[in-house]
Amino acid sequence: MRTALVIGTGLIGTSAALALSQRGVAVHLADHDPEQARTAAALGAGTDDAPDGPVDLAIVAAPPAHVAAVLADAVRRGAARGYLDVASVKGGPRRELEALGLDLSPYIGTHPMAGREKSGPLAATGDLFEGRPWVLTPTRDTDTEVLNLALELVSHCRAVPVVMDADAHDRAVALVSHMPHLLSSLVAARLENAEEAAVRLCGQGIRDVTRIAASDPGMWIDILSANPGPVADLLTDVAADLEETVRSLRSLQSQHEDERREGTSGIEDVLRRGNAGQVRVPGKHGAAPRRYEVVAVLIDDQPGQLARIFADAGRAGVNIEDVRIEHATGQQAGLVQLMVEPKAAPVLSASLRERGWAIRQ
Ligand SMILES: NC(=O)c1ccc[n+]([C@@H]2O[C@H](COP(=O)([O-])OP(=O)(O)OC[C@H]3O[C@@H](n4cnc5c(N)ncnc54)[C@H](O)[C@@H]3O)[C@@H](O)[C@H]2O)c1
Ligand SMILES: O=C(O)C(=O)C[C@]1(C(=O)O)C=C[C@@H](O)C=C1
Repeated sequence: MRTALVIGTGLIGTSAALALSQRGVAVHLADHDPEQARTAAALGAGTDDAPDGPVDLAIVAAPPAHVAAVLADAVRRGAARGYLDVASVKGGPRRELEALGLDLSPYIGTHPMAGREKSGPLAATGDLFEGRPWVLTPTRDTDTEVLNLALELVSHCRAVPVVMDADAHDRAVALVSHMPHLLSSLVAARLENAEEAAVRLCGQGIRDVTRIAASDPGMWIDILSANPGPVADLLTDVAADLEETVRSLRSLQSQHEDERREGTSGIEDVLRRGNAGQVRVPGKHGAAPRRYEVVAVLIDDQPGQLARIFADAGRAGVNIEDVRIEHATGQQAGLVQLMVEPKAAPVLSASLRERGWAIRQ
C-alpha cells in the first residue's frame, strides 16, 4: 500500500494514520470537522490536502451511525481501490450498506480491539493497536485485493488479524466490550452523588473498574444502538447473578448459622467464578495469560521518575512486562507496580534498592 485516505480523524483514525505514516505510506486526512484533520496533520499523521486521484485504501473511522453514509459517498466518488471501516459494530453498518444497493466487493468491515476512553486526534498514538486483535469480516463477495490491503494495514499497525463473521463479532464484543462498558458506567454512576468523604478514598480497584466510564456517551449510544439485543441478553444474566448475590449477602446478616453458611457459599461461588473468568483474559499480544511478580516502588510525583526507573530496570537486565501506577490521594507521591517474570523480581528489587529507590512489599 502506497497511499491511504483516513476519513474521520479522531482517536482511531489518527492512530491508524500515524502508524501508516510512520511506515512510509502517504496518508490523506479528511474529517467533516476540518479542524480535526488539521490537528491530525499537525501531529504528523499525514496531510489534510485532498488526494489527486484514487488512493489504495480508504479507512472510514467516523462514529458507527455515520459509517454507511460516509462509505457510500467515498465509494460513489471512487476515492480508493479498497475501502474499510473500523466501527465497533459490524452487522448494522454492513446491512445499511447492502440496503443502499452498492457493490460491496471493494469493502471489508473491520474492528481494532484497542481504544481509549478519550476521543479526538490529540488522544491518538501510533502504537495504539500493537499486539491487539484486529477483527476482519470478509464475505464471499470481498475482493482478495481488499482483504490483502486490510491485512497490510493491520500489519503496519502491528496488530493481530482475526477473521470473523460480522454477526458473530457483534455477539462476541457484546460480551467482552459492550456489556462491561455499561457495568463500568453503572458502577461509576454510584459515585455521582456519593459523599465526598467516601469518594476521596477511591483506590486502584475502582479506578480499574471505572476507567472506560469516562468515554464519550455519543459514541457509545451509537455502539449500543447497533447491538442492543446481545447486550440486553447478557445484562439479563448479570441481573440474575446480582439478585442471587444480594440474596447471599442478606443471608450473611441472618441470626441462623445455616443461612449464614449458605450466604458464604453463594458469595464464594461468585468470587470463584470471577477468578475462573479473569484467568481467561488473554495476556500480552494475545498470548496465554501469565502470572507476573510485582515489584512496587514508591516515587515522588516529579518529571522523569518513570523514565529513570525503566532505565534502571534496563541496567539490571530486567524486562518490564507491564506497569501500573497508583496515585496516593492528596499526596505528591505514587506507587509504581512493575510486573516482571517471577525469576526477575528479586534481581530487580535488589538492583533498584541499591540505586536508592524505595521498594514496597
Ligand atoms: N474509541 C474506541 O475505543 C474505539 C475502538 C475501536 C473502534 N472504534 C470505532 O472507531 C470509530 C471512531 O471512533 P473514535 O474513538 O476515533 O471517535 P472520535 O470521536 O475520536 O473520532 C471520530 C471522528 O469522526 C469525525 N466524524 C464524525 N462524523 C463524520 C462524518 N460524517 N464524516 C467524516 N468524519 C466524521 C469526527 O469529527 C471525529 O473527528 C467509531 O466507529 C468507533 O466505533 C472506537
Ligand atoms: O480501552 C478502552 O478504553 C476501550 O474502551 C477499548 C474498547 C474495548 O472495549 O476494549 C472499546 C471499544 C472498541 O470498540 C474497542 C475497544
